[in-house]
Amino acid sequence: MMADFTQLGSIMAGVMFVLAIFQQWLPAELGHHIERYFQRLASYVYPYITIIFNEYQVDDFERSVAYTAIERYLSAHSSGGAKRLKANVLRDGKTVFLSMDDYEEVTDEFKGIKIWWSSNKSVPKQNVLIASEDDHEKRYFKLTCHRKDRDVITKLYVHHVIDEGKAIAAKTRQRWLFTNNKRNSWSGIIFEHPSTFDTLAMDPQKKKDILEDIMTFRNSKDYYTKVGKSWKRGYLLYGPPGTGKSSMIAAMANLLEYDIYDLELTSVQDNTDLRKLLIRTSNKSIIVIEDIDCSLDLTGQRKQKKEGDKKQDLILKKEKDNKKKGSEVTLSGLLNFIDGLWSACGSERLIVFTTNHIEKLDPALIRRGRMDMHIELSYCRFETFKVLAKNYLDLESHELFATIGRLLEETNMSPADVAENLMSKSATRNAESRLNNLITALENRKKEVRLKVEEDTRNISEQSGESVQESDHDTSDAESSDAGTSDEESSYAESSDLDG
Ligand SMILES: Nc1ncnc2c1ncn2[C@@H]1O[C@H](COP(=O)(O)OP(=O)(O)OP(=O)(O)O)[C@@H](O)[C@H]1O
Ligand SMILES: [Mg+2]
Repeated sequence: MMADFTQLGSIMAGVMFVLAIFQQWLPAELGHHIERYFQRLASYVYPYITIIFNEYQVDDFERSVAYTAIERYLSAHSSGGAKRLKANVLRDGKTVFLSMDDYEEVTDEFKGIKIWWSSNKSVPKQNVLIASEDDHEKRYFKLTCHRKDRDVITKLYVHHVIDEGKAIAAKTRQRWLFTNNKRNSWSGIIFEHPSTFDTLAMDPQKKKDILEDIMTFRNSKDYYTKVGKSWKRGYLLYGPPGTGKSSMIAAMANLLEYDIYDLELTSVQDNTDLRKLLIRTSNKSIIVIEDIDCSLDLTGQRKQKKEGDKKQDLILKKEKDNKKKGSEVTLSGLLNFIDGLWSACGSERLIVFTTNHIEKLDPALIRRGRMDMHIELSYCRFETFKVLAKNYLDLESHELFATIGRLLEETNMSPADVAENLMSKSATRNAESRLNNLITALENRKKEVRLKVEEDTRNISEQSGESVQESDHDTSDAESSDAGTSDEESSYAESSDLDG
């Protein structure tokens, strides 16, 4: 069948070719008339239709999405039938997929209908003196099917091929972790962080809320269009060191299959460069600024501007000086980056800030709409510990859990430290000895904190000349509360879990 079809197709193509030559000598009107007549005649004899999918659309620099999807689909479904294959190596340099070579033909079947696919290219004319922009090799896929199946093919099959091809491409797609370099562009490596929402230890309800928020965002394209907002969402992750902020960003990227752009603000020269970097990010990505409080002196610039002319002048002068140096991004530049007009140039994007000190940030930077959800990652409590115990020890319960639960309520230890204590340096140590290891570490931490409080209290009372009686009273108070007694720890001890 394929042979008949090809022969017939070749004859028709030959006749069309001859006709094209003769048309040059005929008056245009007559030439078109003959061509129309011939095509009508051909449609009676030749019962097939063809659809062409070009690799590049006219005036388009990017490869056509449909062409790429068809390539992936055919490589997965039909390229076994092709005799000559092309090996395509993906950007990671490791993954290889095979697609049919030029002028190869394969068949496919859909709802009992046979479809012929061929891979072709149009070669530029050899004997032209002045080559035009269009004179280069143009590849295209040609789909051929019987005329009677036209509706099924155009309405169902083509969509089926493109959707499936995209799904195959998404499965094999490598994700990238980019960071900005001194040349003001992004350099990337393949992102292979193992963190997922399953391995992330935190309060289960809080985790559920975050997951719901992310999934709602992902599925809300139409909603964002309807309300006239660009399709992006901001998350502020805050909490002490080692509580899982970076791990959560990795988990988000793995869940959504997005690339990460880790923006090092201190290497960005000025607001213009910041904008350029933004424009060069792709859709389906997470733009991250870690430790936003340390990245720039962004604190209070806006607030100060409103206070009196003198101060405003000083600030303007400072900004001017900074501009001269060409090395400063300002708060307003960053705000524009997040939600100015340019920020709408892409879609399906998360912007994530992390900080250890939320109180240091300018409220304008983290207001809702910019940072839509504020997520606190805090010290390890029992619920968090249970996830770590499951991940690290494969344990869901143990008689030592109760002691650990009590100690975790009394002492602030980050999940990173708890995890470290659960990981044995010697492979022979069993789960129980690792739990005991953690208990010892927690008790030591508790003792250290108590000693530190006693020392601090002694120092304060010595300095202020307070009575020994008062000092004793303070110490006993501190002992009874026990947890979170250093400055940094106490600022996190009471704050609410999830604001967003
Ligand atoms: N909530 C958590 N769940 C699981 N593992 C965690 C968690 N928090 C910390 N860890 C472990 O500790 C390591 C350090 O955590 P991570 O880098 O995510 O902390 P961070 O909050 O970003 O700290 P920093 O503020 O110092 O950047 C991780 O590689 C992970 O193994
Ligand atoms: Mg971090």
